Amino acid sequence: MAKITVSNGVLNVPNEATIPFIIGDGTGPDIWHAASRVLEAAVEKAYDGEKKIEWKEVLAGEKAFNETGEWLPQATLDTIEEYLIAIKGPLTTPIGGGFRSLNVALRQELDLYTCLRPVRYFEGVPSPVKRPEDCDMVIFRENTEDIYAGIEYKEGTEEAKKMIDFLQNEMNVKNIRFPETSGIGIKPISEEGTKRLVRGALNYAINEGRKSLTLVHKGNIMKFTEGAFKNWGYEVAEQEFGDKVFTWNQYDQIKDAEGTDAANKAQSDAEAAGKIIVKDSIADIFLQQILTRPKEFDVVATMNLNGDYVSDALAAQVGGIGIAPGANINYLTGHAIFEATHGTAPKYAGLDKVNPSSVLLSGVMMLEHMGWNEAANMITASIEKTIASKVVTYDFARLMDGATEVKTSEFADELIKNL
Ligand SMILES: NC(=O)C1=CN([C@@H]2O[C@H](COP(=O)(O)OP(=O)(O)OC[C@H]3O[C@@H](n4cnc5c(N)ncnc54)[C@H](OP(=O)(O)O)[C@@H]3O)[C@@H](O)[C@H]2O)C=CC1
Ligand SMILES: O=C(O)CCC(=O)C(=O)O
Ligand SMILES: [Mg+2]
Repeated sequence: MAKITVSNGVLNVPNEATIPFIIGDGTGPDIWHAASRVLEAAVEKAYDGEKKIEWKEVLAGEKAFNETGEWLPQATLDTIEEYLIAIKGPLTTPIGGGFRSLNVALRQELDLYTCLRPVRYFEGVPSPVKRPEDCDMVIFRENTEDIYAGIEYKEGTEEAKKMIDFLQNEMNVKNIRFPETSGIGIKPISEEGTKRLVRGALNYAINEGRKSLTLVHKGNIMKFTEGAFKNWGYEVAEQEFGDKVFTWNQYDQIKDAEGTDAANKAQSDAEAAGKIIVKDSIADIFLQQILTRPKEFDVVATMNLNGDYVSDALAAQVGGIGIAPGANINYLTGHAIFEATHGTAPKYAGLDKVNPSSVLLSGVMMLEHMGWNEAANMITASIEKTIASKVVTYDFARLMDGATEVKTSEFADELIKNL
């Protein structure tokens, strides 16, 4: 067995690759046992045994705490750092106190600055919208900044008082409505953080033949964080991608100089030439328009919190969080951790009930990242076939006429049969 390495930005993947995995809390073990079996079977079938994955368990979350007394042991970070690519189940985060998110910590410690979440429809999946197939978007969520940096101070503490004193006395802030009883949170958004995210999104859009990139922000209200994200996004597009893109910024400049007809013509010429149209949308109306006019959106780049909300909203549109994969990637170092968009779903833990498709499709993204496309395509085709035959887990079965509801493990058996 050998390590995956990277040289000059290119992954070197040995035929027998060792991949660390975190089993996850809650439903993590159920979905991991199912998904890993399907991944192994697809690799075996696609390459006649010539390629193989060797799983290497690393600890995080409850299992880590029970075995080592630590929630996220340094050894886990070191192993993922060394082996480059890993896959994980969901990890629990306590609300309103306790330790900070281990999922976020993994992204920050390894500087996995892109959370990549493709959203596509699988024929036959029950959806709350009339034309779920119109939703084909890829979310690039900034993964290391924003309020997820965890800079916040609890109401009533010395730290919160100090921050509020500083803001009122040194920064002349007048509008903290209830200073005696406020907690305080801080939202860092940087030029570097924004530009490396948007650069990755544009490279993706160009390489995958996508049509547009939408920068989603609430820059009318948060001018120097979300508004700056929008401005830096346009800047990186225009300064680094030249004639491969046409931006709404450029549209506005043409409109001001030559009028609306000239600007419209410039945009249709750009579309006809296959340029990526770079546009922006304020987050609230964006949430309406992804439902009412999904065809108008393609690749989406946004900050951490918006990206978190948008991920679950778009997942719902194509049938829910049971079929929503993702990856956390650093395009510069090659490090990546693949994981589902959903969490631990604790009420279903150990019931062998939930849908393993999200973590399995995250595994498909991992195989694609490794260049093992034949195995990846085999799994995608098997998921399509299995759903079309209406053999599904509870989440789809409860909304489908004539479905056969199966357990997590039985769904995996069916997927393996249909490979
Ligand atoms: N990356 C990560 O590891 C993440 C971790 N979390 C953490 O997970 C914990 C629980 O979070 P919560 O907000 O309840 O969100 P969850 O995503 O865990 O679950 C919410 C609901 O989503 C549905 N769902 C989740 N997973 C599946 C699945 N595999 N198949 C089918 N349906 C599924 C279920 O819906 P229904 O009830 O309708 O059946 C479930 O009750 C928290 O501690 C949170 O911090 C949350 C998100 C991401
Ligand atoms: O870390 C957590 O518990 C939640 C993270 C989350 O919701 C996400 O990354 O989508
Ligand atoms: Mg989330």
